[in-house]
Amino acid sequence: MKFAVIVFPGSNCDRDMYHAVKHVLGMKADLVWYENSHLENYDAILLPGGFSYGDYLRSGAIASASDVMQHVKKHADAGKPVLGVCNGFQILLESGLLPGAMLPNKNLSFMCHHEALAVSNHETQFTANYKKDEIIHLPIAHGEGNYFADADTLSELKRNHQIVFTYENNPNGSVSDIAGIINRRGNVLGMMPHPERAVETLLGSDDGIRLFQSLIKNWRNTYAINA
Ligand SMILES: NC(=O)CC[C@H](N)C(=O)O
Repeated sequence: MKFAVIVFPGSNCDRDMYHAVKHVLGMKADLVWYENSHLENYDAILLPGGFSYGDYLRSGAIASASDVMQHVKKHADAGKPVLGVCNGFQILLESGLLPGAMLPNKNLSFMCHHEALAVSNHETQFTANYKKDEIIHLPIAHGEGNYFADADTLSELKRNHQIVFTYENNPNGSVSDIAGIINRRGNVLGMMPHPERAVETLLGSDDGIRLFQSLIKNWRNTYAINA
């Protein structure tokens, strides 16, 4: 299984993501500069965190208009997995690959600490290795993590079990304590907390590693190969 970590000008969690999949999980992975649109040979696309284009206009807005996102959409339309973390989630929202929008944190400050999260849906290809409603701990690091969706979108997300992670102690004002959502089809996940920064106990938590392991296991089961 081969991962592409897309790098935009201003990405700053790309190397953490690469380290997690390449060195901790032992998978094939490349850092892919946003101007390179050849994504056909990758099985999964990872949109890392950071400040793409300096968060100008709105975080993720300018990156969402780049050509590479058309190729990410093609990849998603083919049913292949896409994971957006933090700024990656913001880009997925701005691209329309996931519903809703991100607002500034309710205290208008950048926050950087560990948060307790509940795995609200453990029946996705990203969360199958977690237990139902398991509480896990992942770091957050964002200024615009206050997820908003209108009432109709919210009830649709709830009805379709698309809310995958919720905060135990909502730090940023997100509606319904939402920390991560998945698309209807179940192959595009966006989340504000950073699983790639919680893959070794030395980092304070290794709760993030099972997200990547879930994805790899699902891919191997689907394609019945050990690569
Ligand atoms: N770690 C990140 O991805 C930062 C996210 C983002 N640009 C913000 O501060 O809201």
